[in-house]
Amino acid sequence: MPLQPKTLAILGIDDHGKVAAEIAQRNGYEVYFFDDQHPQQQKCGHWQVVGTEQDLINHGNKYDEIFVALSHNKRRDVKLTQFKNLGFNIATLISKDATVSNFCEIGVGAMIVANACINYGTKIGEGTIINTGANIDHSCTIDAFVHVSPGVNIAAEVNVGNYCWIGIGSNLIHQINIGHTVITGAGAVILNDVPSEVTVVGCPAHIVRRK
Ligand SMILES: CC(=O)SCCNC(=O)CCNC(=O)[C@H](O)C(C)(C)COP(=O)(O)OP(=O)(O)OC[C@H]1O[C@@H](n2cnc3c(N)ncnc32)[C@H](O)[C@@H]1OP(=O)(O)O
Repeated sequence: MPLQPKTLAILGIDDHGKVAAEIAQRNGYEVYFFDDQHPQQQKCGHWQVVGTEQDLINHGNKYDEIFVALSHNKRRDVKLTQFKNLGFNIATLISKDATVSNFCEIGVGAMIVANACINYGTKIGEGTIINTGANIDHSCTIDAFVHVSPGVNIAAEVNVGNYCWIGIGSNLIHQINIGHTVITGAGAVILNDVPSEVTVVGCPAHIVRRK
């Protein structure tokens, strides 16, 4: 008898949700969306929107797994934590086209997008997004609810704190520490440690905003 596909409920119908849905579908899930734009919104890309967030809270246990596809780092934390506390099984989505060392730890609810490469001994935290073509070399720790944007390069033994947004094409040299809730601008070249709750831009990166 053919195996039944696993069902996945995704919260959030923005484009990030569509990327998550495609990874999930290629990994064999049958995907259903939930969002407060339902019932006005019935479709999200190629998939059906079948209910609101409250519907998901009420019926989430009917799905094999749940994925929170909210691109805002702190909102993603709030919802993922709520769903875990409700006892739902949280999916971790890894693209078939990503290269992930067998000796990495990938946290629950994380999403690793196509052509990302994560090397030996690196830890990726809960709910963290490693976006298209980002390279994270060996022995790094990327904490929870971080977004590593497309095309980022992170060298070896780098630590990135919770809630950071590493902007598109940023480059981080080896053995540096990035605090929590840091934003790095597009193309930033980060040569030194960065304190928490700042925005850095440029080459070499410098602080342009605090908090
Ligand atoms: C799949 C996806 O699409 S994922 C999303 C990918 N997108 C990104 O990665 C976006 C990254 N965002 C940026 O680079 C933005 O410019 C941000 C977040 C740094 C802007 O941060 P803000 O705090 O709003 O800074 P603001 O725009 O006020 O700029 C402050 C200064 O930094 C400069 N600046 C802003 N961004 C950059 C940058 N990437 N590189 C160099 N300088 C920059 C500005 O010109 C300004 O300089 P000035 O004070 O001399 O005029």
